[in-house]
Amino acid sequence: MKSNGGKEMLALDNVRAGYGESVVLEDISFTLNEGDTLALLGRNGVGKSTLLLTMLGLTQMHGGSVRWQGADVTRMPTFRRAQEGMGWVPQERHMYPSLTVEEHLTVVARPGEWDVKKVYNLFPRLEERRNNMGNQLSGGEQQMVAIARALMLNPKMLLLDEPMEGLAPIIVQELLGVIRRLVEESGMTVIVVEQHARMALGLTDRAIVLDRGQIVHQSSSQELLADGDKLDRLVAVA
Ligand SMILES: Nc1ncnc2c1ncn2[C@@H]1O[C@H](COP(=O)(O)OP(=O)(O)OP(=O)(O)O)[C@@H](O)[C@H]1O
Repeated sequence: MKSNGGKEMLALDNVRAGYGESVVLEDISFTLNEGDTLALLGRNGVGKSTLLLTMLGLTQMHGGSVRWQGADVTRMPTFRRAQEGMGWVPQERHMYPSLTVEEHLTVVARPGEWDVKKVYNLFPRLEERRNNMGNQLSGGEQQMVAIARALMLNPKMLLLDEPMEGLAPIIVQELLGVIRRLVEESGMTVIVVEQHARMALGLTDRAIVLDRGQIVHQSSSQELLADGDKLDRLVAVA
């Protein structure tokens, strides 16, 4: 399958994982190289978020391994994976009502290319709102803060879990533009989990579709986008 040909960033090999005794993911294997962008698709409850959590070390591993930048991290705790460059924007946006937009960004900042100035350049709306408190922001602005905050940690990979969820169409368009710029200009490895499959495919190079915890389709995003019937069969609500 097509990849950007950069060095290997993330590799999952026959991963089985879940919560406690219960196994949600079975036999998951794929590799992402530097700069690869992946749409992770599938119906509700098939294991997409669980797969992101597994990369981050937040699930119970029942088999297989996770490699990050060439090193086996299967048993590495989550905070170390974050320090090593795994960035995560969870589905819940976790705003602090008593912090301003700018404080949300500066409290987590780590040295690197991404600083407040660069983040404001990507999200001009956040610069306008820099002194607003977390509880004075719209859902779309909160999602922008959530992404901006992850960037302030200067990650090498960004995991976005349903970034468009619950947002008004006009905000979705704005956010989509920002994520597209991020993907195209930063060269970062990005995984987007989305219910809006076509939107995610339009942003990414590669696609993986999960069903009941297993990979049922892998191709380029373009190929899946071009086969509307197949896409609907794979991801449409049954
Ligand atoms: N903390 C948890 N403990 C136990 N089971 C869980 C937990 N979180 C999720 N599950 C189960 O794991 C399975 C996969 O859920 P997951 O949230 O990964 O799916 P998803 O594809 O991300 O769905 P959605 O689009 O609804 O977020 C589901 O059966 C769900 O009930």
